[in-house]
Amino acid sequence: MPREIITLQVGQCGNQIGGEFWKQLCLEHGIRPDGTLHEAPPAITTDRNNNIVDDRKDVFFYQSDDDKYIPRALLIDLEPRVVNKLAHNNQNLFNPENYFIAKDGGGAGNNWASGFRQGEEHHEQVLDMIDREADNSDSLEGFVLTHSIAGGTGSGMGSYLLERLNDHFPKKLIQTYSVFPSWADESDVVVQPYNSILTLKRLTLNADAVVVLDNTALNRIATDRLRIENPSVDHLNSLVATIMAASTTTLRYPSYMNNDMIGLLASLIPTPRCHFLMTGYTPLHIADAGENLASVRKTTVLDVMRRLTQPQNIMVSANTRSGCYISILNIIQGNDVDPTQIHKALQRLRERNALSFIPWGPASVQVALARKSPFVDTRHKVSGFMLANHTSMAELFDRLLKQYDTIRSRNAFLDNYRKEPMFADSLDEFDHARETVQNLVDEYRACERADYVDFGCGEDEAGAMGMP
Ligand SMILES: Nc1nc2c(ncn2[C@@H]2O[C@H](COP(=O)(O)OP(=O)(O)OP(=O)(O)O)[C@@H](O)[C@H]2O)c(=O)[nH]1
Repeated sequence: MPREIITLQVGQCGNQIGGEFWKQLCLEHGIRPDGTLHEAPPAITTDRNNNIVDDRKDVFFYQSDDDKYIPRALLIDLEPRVVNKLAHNNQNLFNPENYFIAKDGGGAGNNWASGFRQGEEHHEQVLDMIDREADNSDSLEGFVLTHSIAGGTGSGMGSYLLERLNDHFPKKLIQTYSVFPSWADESDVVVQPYNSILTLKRLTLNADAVVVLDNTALNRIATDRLRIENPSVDHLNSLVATIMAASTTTLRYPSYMNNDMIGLLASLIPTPRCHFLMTGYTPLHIADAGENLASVRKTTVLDVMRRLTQPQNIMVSANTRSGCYISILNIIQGNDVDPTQIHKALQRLRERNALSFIPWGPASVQVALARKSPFVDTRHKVSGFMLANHTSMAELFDRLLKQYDTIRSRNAFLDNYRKEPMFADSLDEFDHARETVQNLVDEYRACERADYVDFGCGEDEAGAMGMP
């Protein structure tokens, strides 16, 4: 039975990266932009050698009465531009009933509090849509939220929805793909640290897992690794789509392990709050970046696994040479990969002892083997994706806290927040959110110590995932 996943795309960024994700999924499953299949019969596809490929489209798609594949996705925004564009570019792919655009269409003006308030105003309508989509699945496993943490809608309305999802579906998993702002980009909005800290509180308390998509690191990888001079948002989103699709491969092309979200995440997240995951991918490829990417010519399992943990391939702007890994999951994609190669590669990496792990638990490196899509031609025999839980993630939060403290100490730019009900009487919510994020940083630091289990993670049950 499929364990279905419903995707909620919120705000400009959430819908833009969501749109790229669906484009990639359609490619990999042979689905045309109108939802029809490239090859029949629909339930079983065959590769070029006529092997049956057991791809589970039904985790992310359902079939309409006329057998078209429709994403289990809600496209939510407070202004119409991006959702309308996605609807226009993907005629008939998305269910038009699943578009939510606020009537006044004014957006949230980069104000978390406005997004949160509007989330509350519209919550009945949005929850009705989510309920309808949930009723449409046999065995719903959970939700994926795509958004940015720094604007107004994806952050504020996304935060509101995270809280409601927790109440409304207490047993379902919630995973997010959260875009962190680029701290090098001064043209970006000055109130981003306010919005980010307020959102991080909800990501800490109301999500089971957060895949961090860090614009700073994505820019660096596009510039340094892919040699693109001035990476555009489209370039970044192409990387994001690669990450999102790779992170769901084992759900869509199941093998003997990690076939559902709980299996995928449980071993990565041994303690509940430290659930912010970093990613790595190799060899990288962006469609319109030209031939400069041919630098990786021979791909072996050992080579791919070695590259995955190299700091320059990690898509978060944190120094993984300091701190330690809590856990690692590598997904190796290739059609002719011999599992003994994986075993050998793991042994080699262990012998080199190059990675440091938490002192209070096992060095948890899991490797899952997944097939490549028969619909997509890749130049490389083997590719690899890494999801890792590493204590240096705290650097990102620390940096945001410092930026937050700088503007907050001057009480700068607070007028627009005070106009909203949550901040009309006091700014206490800012202090609560700051405290939650500070506690998160402290917990990651505590994770690096051998005595962590004695007192640090004892407050909550060690099992991070509320087993549904
Ligand atoms: N990687 C990536 N980042 C984006 C994209 N669009 C916006 N961002 C980042 O997201 C943040 C702004 O959030 P948006 O998603 O534009 O804002 P919003 O949630 O729609 O909220 P309002 O515009 O205030 O209604 C900034 O840090 C941008 O750099 C995108 O398509 N890809």
